[in-house]
Amino acid sequence: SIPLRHGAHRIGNRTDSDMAHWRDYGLGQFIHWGLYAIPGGFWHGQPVNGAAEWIRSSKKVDPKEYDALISQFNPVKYDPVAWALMAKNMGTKYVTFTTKHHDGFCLWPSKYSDFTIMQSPWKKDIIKPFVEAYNKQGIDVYLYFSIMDWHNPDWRYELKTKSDSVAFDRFKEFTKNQLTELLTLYPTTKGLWFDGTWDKSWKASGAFSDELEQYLKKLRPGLVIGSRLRADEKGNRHLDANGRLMGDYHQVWERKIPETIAEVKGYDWECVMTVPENQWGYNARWSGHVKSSSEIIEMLANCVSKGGNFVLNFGPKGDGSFREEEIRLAKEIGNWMAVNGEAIYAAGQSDFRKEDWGYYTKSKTSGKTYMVVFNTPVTNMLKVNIPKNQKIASQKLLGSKQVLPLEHIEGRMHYIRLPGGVRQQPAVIELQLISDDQKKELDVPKT
Ligand SMILES: Cc1ccc([C@@H]2N[C@@H](C)[C@@H](O)[C@H]2O)cc1
Repeated sequence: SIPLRHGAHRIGNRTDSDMAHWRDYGLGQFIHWGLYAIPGGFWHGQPVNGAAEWIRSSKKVDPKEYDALISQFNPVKYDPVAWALMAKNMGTKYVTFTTKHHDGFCLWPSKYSDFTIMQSPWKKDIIKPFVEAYNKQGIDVYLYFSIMDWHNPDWRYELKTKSDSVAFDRFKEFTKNQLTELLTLYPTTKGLWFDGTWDKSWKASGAFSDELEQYLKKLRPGLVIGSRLRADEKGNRHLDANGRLMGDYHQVWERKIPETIAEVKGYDWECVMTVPENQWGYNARWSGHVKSSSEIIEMLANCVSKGGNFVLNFGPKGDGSFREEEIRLAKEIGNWMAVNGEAIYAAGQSDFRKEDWGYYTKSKTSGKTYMVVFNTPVTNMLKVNIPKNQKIASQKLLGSKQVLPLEHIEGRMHYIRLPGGVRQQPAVIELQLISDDQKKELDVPKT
């Protein structure tokens, strides 16, 4: 392998309890909120193409005019307690919240910037009450931080000249200072979610990104940081020059889910997903396909069946309220999680072969296997191929506990019959398995 000073420092996944806790989340919430929520994808009354949180970079927008939005940021409907309750009722176990997006606007009172919540009419820290409210609901908080900062004059896309490097050195110091602030002001933060690290300037800063990660983990032992922060000294990201993951989990699954378990490559991973096709910040016009709760639950089950977490994004409006579609989705998902959560929480890949009707998950606590059924066959007969030397001791519908008929076909092939009727949301069947020899024991009449 290639000798690397700033490549991966660990081979294989983390084995500590903080990471085990991260693996068990199942369902998370992402929140994108900032100045971009005020225009909500429109500028001078016209819709602007692209993601709403990227509107400052549109040719139609004068960056100075965008930055002046700070004088309008006064979210009178911001209610972090209500936000946390909505997340709790949805079944959320962790939340990732934008402290600073690419536009550089800081939702916390940063001493290192003049473009923060303190220079807005709101004049109060947004993050602190948010962290407190979510933690109170038992939801862990992760902080999103964009390295790329369009507002900071020392930001560089590329280091072409000596003066670029001098400016970018100042920028790196500024970045380290802001991250220190975040971990100091909000000590219960469980992890940092980095973005805006794809440009050449950052790819040329592999050593710094490595030292920064080590510094942050020293400041907060156990901190969870994905593979989007680092570059190695050759400019590789996510995987170093030896093909080893840099970071605690694979952070490439943005608006996409691995097709096969092979694509997971054995890494820890999460998928972050938008409700509309590609809007993270509030957009007044959700054009294109908007996902239903069933679609979202299918994505959630899909991710868990492949050993990952699923994180759904919400984009509150400029005034701090949520749009109706998001409120309804949170409720519908929460209703399903209330009945079927054991198939999602502390669950992961099962040892069953995937079938067309949906996804298998396996609980790490109950040891039970779950069938999350999306595509009910016209026959209502679900094919189940039982792994070697295992037998199904019981098969029940979650919620109703109704025992379902099990029919042996041949060899390891069985059918489980789902009760008929139209379902609005996926059904979950709980399988209690026992090993063959255990079964023989059970079959032997007690002497
Ligand atoms: C090309 C591209 C760059 C940045 C993004 C950001 N990452 C997401 C998590 C959002 O923050 C989006 O603005 C999305 C696409």
